Amino acid sequence: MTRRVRNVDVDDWDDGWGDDSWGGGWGGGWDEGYAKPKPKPKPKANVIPGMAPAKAKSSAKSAPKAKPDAKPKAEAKAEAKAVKETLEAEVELPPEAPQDDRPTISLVVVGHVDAGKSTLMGHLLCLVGQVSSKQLHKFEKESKEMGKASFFYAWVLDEGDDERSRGVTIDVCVKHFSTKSRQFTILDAPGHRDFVPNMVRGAVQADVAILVVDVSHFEAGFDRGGQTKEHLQLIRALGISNVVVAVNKLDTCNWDQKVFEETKRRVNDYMVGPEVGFKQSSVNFVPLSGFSGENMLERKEPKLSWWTGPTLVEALDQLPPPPRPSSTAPLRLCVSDVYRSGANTCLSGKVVSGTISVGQKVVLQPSNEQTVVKSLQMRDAPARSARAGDHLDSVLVPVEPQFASIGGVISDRSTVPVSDTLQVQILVFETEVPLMRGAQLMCYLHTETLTATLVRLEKLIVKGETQDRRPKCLVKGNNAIVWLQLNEKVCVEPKSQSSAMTPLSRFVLRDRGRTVGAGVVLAVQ
Ligand SMILES: Nc1nc2c(ncn2[C@@H]2O[C@H](COP(=O)(O)OP(=O)(O)OP(=O)(O)O)[C@@H](O)[C@H]2O)c(=O)[nH]1
Repeated sequence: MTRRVRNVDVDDWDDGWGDDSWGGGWGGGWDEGYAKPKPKPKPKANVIPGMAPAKAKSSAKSAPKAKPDAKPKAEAKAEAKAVKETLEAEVELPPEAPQDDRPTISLVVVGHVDAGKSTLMGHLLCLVGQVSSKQLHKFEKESKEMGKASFFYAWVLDEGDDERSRGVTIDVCVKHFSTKSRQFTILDAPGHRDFVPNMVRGAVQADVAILVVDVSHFEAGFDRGGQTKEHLQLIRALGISNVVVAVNKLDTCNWDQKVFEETKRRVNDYMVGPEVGFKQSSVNFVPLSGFSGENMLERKEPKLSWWTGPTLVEALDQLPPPPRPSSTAPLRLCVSDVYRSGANTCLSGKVVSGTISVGQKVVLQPSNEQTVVKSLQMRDAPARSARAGDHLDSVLVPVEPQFASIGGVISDRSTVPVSDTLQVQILVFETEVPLMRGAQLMCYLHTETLTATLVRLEKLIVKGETQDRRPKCLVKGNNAIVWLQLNEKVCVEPKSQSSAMTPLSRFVLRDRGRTVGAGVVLAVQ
């Protein structure tokens, strides 16, 4: 990990955050690689763009007598004024938006490859008015020209050239829509086994999942080799407890109720069974066709008259609001994307706790770069602030992109630990070989992809009781406390330190393309 040292005026940062702002907590303070506080005075006109201009000015005023190389007073004053004006102009405060108190829910869409995830979500966005008929017509025409006519709804979400020509989702696509009493962010995840890491990146940002099951190829997706079970294990391990199961492509079996019931029985048995353990009350099934749109917003098909339950939109609208940390909790925005925007950097991701506002001083971790939020974009519109649960399309900050990273965190004065040595509790899934000390695995920790070495097997946990004897190896079903050494330092929040379970404490381990375990971080070194 690259850490940059930057010459920053600490006094400006202390302003408004109190004296102890940087001292406490994990990795907080002016830690390694970061400039130590220097005595006054030293405000440089061009440090920390976006800093409160009044302070910069007063610091400049309180500077001691001119050093030999100092600028003449008038010139320094003019420079400070110019900086103040630039900074004021830089923070983009949009007009106050009407308050929307509908709970926000991030929804990951998972399921075996070609189950119809993108088609279902693309069609849903059309039905709720998020896609214009002009746009849809364009997709229809272009997909036909490419010989992929049946994918035109999927094109609403599959925006990459590769995705469109291959007819598969590769990366997670983020879109928004609202129902009567909920606001949703959709994370459309890929189903192909080669892209499971991308699916995990979508799932870690989600509160709830839609599992899409294709009745026309049920066995291929459900039994060994299919992704349905693996996706269910993953979302459960990543902390998702509510699932809407879309039993899809019912048009291909003439809306046969028996097919629906049998599919429901098989999937439900697995979901509430010992391997994944969802609560029965948190699993809902909806029969539908993502392509024809039947039972998504409305039920029109006479052959589906046997169904008296909700439509997909009704089922989504009835989802319980996810629990959120208190509004006074520290800011944690998990970064899922980073890109340059002129002289600034744009980050996107989900606020998992606290609030973020335009003009707020924040820290980009793990680089520990301090900056100011210039603008926010949420649900395709400028925003003044965002709270826990909101997914931000863009947080614009006036720093170079190398200070930000996917898998990083935007924090406030109370930062998260940054570590490469983790004590974790893992549950072992399927493994070809027992996991022993020295095993090298892929580790997916929120949006980070890392390699992890199993450096110490500490204890087995049997029926909730920690055993004294240290295990020699771990096999399927074992629940154990172990130490992982990562290939680089990452932002991580041990379970004990966060008021709620955040994505910063959950991880998944994979080996040779298979998920071998998942767990939660207990402590860091
Ligand atoms: N008959 C029928 N076909 C459908 C339905 N939903 C999707 N399909 C077709 O299934 C194929 C795959 O659809 P996609 O939406 O790309 O599937 P996906 O699950 O998003 O695929 P990946 O993201 O690549 O895993 C396309 O040809 C769709 O037209 C449906 O309800 N009925």
